[in-house]
Amino acid sequence: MAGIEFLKGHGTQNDFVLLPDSDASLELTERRVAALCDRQQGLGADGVLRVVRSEALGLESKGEWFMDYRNADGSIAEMCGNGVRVFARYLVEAGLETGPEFVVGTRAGDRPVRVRPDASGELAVTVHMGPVAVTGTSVAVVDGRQVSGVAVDVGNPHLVSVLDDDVSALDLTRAPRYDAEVFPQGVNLEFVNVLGPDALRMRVHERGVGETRACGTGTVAAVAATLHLRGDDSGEATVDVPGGRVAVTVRQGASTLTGPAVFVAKGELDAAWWNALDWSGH
Ligand SMILES: N[C@@H](CCC[C@H](N)C(=O)O)C(=O)O
Repeated sequence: MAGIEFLKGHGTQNDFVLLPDSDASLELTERRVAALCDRQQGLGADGVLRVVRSEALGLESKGEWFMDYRNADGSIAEMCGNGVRVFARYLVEAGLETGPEFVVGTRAGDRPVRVRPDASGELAVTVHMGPVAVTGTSVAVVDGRQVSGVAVDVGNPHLVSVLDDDVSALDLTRAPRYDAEVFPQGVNLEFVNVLGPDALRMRVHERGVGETRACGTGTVAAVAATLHLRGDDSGEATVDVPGGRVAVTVRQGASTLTGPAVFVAKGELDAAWWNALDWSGH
């Protein structure tokens, strides 16, 4: 068996291994995903983006290409905002989409994207992230204290806690706790400082990954939650995360996320290594 093609990229340092697999022939098990994402034994990443034709999976989508996203622990998630940007750039650079506007299929639904240079000439991707719903409130325990949060659905679940003290100082090496009765499928936890009317700072502990340097759906959830707390349902903000900055708009029934998408490497996985991981492990 020939080696398996891969690319490595990131969106605001939320990093991914891309696996081009147009006809869905790869057997992508939890074990293989976790091994690929392992930073010592594998390539290292926060998640895997399998690039597959919607048709090959029998999916109804306006998008020819489907982003099959997996978290670093091998679990499947509905949506990844930073991942979609990297995925979209890949489609254009590989000549699979002519761009600049097209649709990407995801488990959370179709996501229209636009790939184009920003004001500084760097390539940026805007993703229409769909509707954002504030679904209630809950609590998290982080760094030894309980904080309240706003639950937000961006296709995947989030709990956003707005804090007065600088979130840069939080210890996120231990997973924050949350109410599993409210979030039976787990939750992504965002900790946010309001820096100004249109500016936030955010850190995140992602479901199925741990602390990451950015989370696109999390930044949309953070903007929606802070708008909600001030009685608004529409607005826009920049969100600073450890890996950079993104721009978010939230409107009734719609939202957008704009930010960079970067490639750092491409190559081939060693077939013997991949095949040795062949027992299903789900
Ligand atoms: N990093 C992502 C979110 C990935 C999925 C998340 N960990 C989940 O399980 O819901 C993003 O950029 O949105």
